[in-house]
Amino acid sequence: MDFKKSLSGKISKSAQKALPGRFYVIGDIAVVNIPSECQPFREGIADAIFSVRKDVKTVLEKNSKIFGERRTGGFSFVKGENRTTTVHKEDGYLYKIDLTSVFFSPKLAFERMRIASLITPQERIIIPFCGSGPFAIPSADRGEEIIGVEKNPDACRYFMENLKLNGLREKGDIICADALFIQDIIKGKNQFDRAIIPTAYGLDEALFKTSPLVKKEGKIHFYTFKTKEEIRPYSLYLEKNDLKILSFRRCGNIAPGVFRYVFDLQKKGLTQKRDDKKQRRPINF
Ligand SMILES: C[S@@+](CC[C@H](N)C(=O)[O-])C[C@H]1O[C@@H](n2cnc3c(N)ncnc32)[C@H](O)[C@@H]1O
Repeated sequence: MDFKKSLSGKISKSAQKALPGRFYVIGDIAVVNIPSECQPFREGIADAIFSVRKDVKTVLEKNSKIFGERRTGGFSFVKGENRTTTVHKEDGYLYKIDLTSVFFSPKLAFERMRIASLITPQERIIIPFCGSGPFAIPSADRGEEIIGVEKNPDACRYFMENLKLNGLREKGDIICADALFIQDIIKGKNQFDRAIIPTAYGLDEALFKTSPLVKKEGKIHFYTFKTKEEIRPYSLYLEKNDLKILSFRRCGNIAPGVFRYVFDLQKKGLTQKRDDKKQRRPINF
């Protein structure tokens, strides 16, 4: 049953109108936006959520958009068990996270499964901006080895805990550092078969810091935030800089007119460069 409908007659008409129709759930924590008109009815709203989602133990109000380097939001407790830590299950994998100190978005679940499905058993994979590990854990399960790079020490701690929680400790490791200095930290070029780069907002330079670590003809999945108009010139820029675009797709809305895109790229090898001179492949935008 719709949680909003179940509040009908229990909260004022203006509150009913202002309340968003949706909340999201991470593990057993539900997160809901509660506009000012709805504040007097916080507990009732939580009860409505509990009544439609029996697995939810805690209701938190989201009271700020995600901000800062860690990309976490502000939350306040509404009802249930007073905690912000939970264990989330996605595609059979478990993720322990504290919502207040580590970024986590269930909206990227499809992308994580899509990328994992491309990984073959002998691959070594580098994952800058890895957070608590939602791209890394399925990759570690399918590939040979993964290395994460993450600046937030809390996320690094959860990353290690999540490797253990999923029985993958021996297949992965994390370097707690600034991903923009990745070449100072990981010595040796052309060593990874694949890079997954869920770039933090505004840090697109991470692509060209990471790409030298990937083998020629290796794959790179690069997440970036762009307007629709920026995509064509950016695609041409990538192609001019030794990266072949295999595909790209929109995978989220961030702000009005700004979207999350993922580019599936291949680092050009000598054969590709020769082919390129003969015949340039048109890109369909
Ligand atoms: C958009 S989140 C993605 C996290 C994770 N990949 C996921 O999907 O849940 C970006 C992550 O990059 C981290 N971060 C931000 N700036 C960084 C930097 N300069 N070097 C390394 N990590 C950084 C943040 O702490 C955050 O965990």
